[in-house]
Amino acid sequence: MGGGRKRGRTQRRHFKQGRENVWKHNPQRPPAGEGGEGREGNPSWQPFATENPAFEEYYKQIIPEEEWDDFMSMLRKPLPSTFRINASCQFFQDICSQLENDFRKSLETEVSDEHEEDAIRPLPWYPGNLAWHLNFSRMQLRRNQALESFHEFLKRENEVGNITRQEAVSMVPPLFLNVQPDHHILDMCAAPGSKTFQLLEMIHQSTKPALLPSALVVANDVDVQRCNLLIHQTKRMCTANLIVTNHEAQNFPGCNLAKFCSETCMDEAKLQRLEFDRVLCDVPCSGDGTVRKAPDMWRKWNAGMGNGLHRLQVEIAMRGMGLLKVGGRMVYSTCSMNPVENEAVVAEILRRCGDSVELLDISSELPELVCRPGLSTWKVRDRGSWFGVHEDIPRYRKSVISPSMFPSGKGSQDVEVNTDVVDADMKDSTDMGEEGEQERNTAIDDSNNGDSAKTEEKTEVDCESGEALTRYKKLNFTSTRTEHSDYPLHRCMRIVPHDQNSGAFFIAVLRKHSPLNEIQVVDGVKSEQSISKDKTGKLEEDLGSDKVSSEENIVPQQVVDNTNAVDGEQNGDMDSKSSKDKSSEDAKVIVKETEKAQAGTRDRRQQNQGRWRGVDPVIFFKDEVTIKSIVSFYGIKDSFPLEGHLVTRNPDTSHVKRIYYVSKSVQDVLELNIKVGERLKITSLGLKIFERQSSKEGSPCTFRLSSEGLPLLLPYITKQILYASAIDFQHLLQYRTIKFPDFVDAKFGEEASALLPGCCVVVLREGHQDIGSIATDPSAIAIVCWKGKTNLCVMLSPLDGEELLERISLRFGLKFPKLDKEKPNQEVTGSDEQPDCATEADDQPESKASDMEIPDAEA
Ligand SMILES: C[S@@+](CC[C@H](N)C(=O)[O-])C[C@H]1O[C@@H](n2cnc3c(N)ncnc32)[C@H](O)[C@@H]1O
Repeated sequence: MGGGRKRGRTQRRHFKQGRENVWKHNPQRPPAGEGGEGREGNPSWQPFATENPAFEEYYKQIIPEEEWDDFMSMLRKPLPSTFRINASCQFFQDICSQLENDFRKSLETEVSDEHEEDAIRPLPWYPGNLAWHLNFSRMQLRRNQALESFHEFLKRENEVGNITRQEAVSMVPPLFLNVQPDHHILDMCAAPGSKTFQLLEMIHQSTKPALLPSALVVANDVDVQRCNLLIHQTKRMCTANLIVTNHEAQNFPGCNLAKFCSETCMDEAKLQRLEFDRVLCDVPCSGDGTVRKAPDMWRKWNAGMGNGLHRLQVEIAMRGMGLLKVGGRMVYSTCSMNPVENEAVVAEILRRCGDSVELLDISSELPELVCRPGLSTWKVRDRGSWFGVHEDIPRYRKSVISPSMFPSGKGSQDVEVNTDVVDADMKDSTDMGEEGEQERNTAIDDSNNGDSAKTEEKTEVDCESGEALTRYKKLNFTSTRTEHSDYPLHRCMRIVPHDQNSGAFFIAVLRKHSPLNEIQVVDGVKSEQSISKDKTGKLEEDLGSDKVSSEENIVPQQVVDNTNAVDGEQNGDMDSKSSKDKSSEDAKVIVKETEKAQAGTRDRRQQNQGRWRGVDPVIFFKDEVTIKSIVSFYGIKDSFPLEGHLVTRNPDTSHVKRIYYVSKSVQDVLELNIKVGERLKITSLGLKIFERQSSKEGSPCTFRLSSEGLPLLLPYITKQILYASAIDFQHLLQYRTIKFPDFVDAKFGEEASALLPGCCVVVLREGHQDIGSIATDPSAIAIVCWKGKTNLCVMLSPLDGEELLERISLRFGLKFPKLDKEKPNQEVTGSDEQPDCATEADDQPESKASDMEIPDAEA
């Protein structure tokens, strides 16, 4: 069984619409360095201003003087395109060979940069030649006629999941996770999902076909819309090993059973709490390393953007550390160049975690990647001034500019809490716009923290204390003092644009050596709390994740209401298992209720709605009658594990539309989640494997196979399966509906007509001598069809069909005659024997308000 081996899955229109490309959508402001494209017909054309004095002043402190011109000139050039091949996809070898033997040569004459020899080339540092660099910008790809077929190739393969277009530097962090096929991985801030997809590739890549890896990826994002992008992006992978959740990463639930369960419900063999071998902490950041693809950054950038995100970044990273297993690795990354978002955060993690955590030296892990060591000294900029030590920060700004932003992390105690300032800064800085490829959330703060005169005036009015007013007038103050960090921050990795014609990125790899103790974590949290009062002056008791957070829906039901009792509970940041406090007693009450609910006494409302408003509950599908009818209709072998692996999102089993398959690793998490009262807000999971299908003719089985699930199931199907010659297979893909007598191979037509009415599988026989071995062959190509009274009809999206045709012809070197779509004697439009839905059905929600999935664009 292999996830990720499906031929493809259409990308959703929604996804594209969500991706703002600033270069593209500003015809009045074409990109610098693109030779004036976009000028036509627009006399008032102005290029993007690729200048920002505040940015320059800031980064002159960081970039060596002798490199400054190279740095700036590279930032002003559009970013070359890059993509990665999905090594777990069925056509992986075919795609590699097409790139090497076909495009690499045919594009030679189109080289656009005189310094580059190759039109396309593998990125030298990416293992296995899986990532490729194009010597063209996106704009050139779109406009250059000679590049048209290559551009089409990129678009199509990206849509079906065989490649992923992703910025080169953004591919780096997952590589440092050293992922193994049995790892449990948490991607804390995952949307839009390029790195999640990469992680899924890694876990499936090393798994044999017809086997699922034992790994698990939990991909989380706080933003519901961006979660949709994430779901859409990862759907292309067709994996049963993924759970998508929608939480604040800093409060990600630990689901610690000990806190929720009486001893009797503890089973040593089962998962006791959520913890991960690997954590990817690709936090929200200012995103100034993406300026080459998001040139609007030039206009928006100010120093306050990074300052405003620092605290959230620390909180998220600390939560990640808490959820990491001892011995595990966490990668902290940003696409910002700002040390306040980078080295300062890493130093604060080390400070809080003490000996429990080590910053790893990864300099030799990707030897071909050109990178710089992390900084050990930096200054903090606030409102036009440079500060080298926290002590120099004016009293009223100390609530905003925290000691942890400085290299030593040391601060003075005279903190005057101005909650309005704190809240505004945080709000503005996390008011994230989608920039460029939407890789990155950018913090936009035009009105606060900036370096402009306007800011100066505004804040003068805002400030109440006389001292504040006086101090504030001292703009352009520069501390003479500087600090050095005692931590080995040089082990962090900085990727700068002018080293290898890329964007900028920051990466730090941390290993957890021992459990975090309560003091380490709580001290850290307390120090944050001391300046993190809410508007009423009340301390936020948000120590973690097993609390009911503001994002949570309170379902009017006993089980959920009671969970408020654990609000102040210490969470999985601590690995201590002995927190026998009042909250754990309270939690036991909850668990009793939860157990009752499991035993069937669950309130009807919750059963229908689940814990989370707007999100369907995850229900194990146990309807034996339906399962038996599916197994018997398709002749599914006993060796295919079904029990506990099927889930739905509809509590009303008689109306289930789709059944999803989940791996054992996902199943374990789901069971834990139920035991702890559904703390995880799961927006998507599993691989759609069966789908309810009605047809006028009727079928003994009400569920058809889904294309995504077919590769997983294929080796286990013994009935309703046919083996077609290449020409008949091609005809099916091309005409989509063919009457039995019209197949070239008459025997095949007869076999088709002898099937039971309903869903069936057609496997391409080409290249196989022994039919019996085809289904277990990883290279087997099969499609889901519908057997009607007089014809066979393909149930595959047109895009997936086209892709398959292309792949078949290349793989087998078959010269298929170019046939008219309107071939005589063959019914092109659906006959009345077709099922109600003749292509891959859109994923409509089980209950309208809740499903997070988006319909296919092409279906
Ligand atoms: C840099 S982007 C992540 C990019 C992603 N890792 C990828 O490779 O496609 C940061 C993400 O963090 C999310 N985010 C912001 N604040 C968050 C929070 N408190 N908890 C979880 N996610 C958050 C944003 O919605 C955004 O999608």
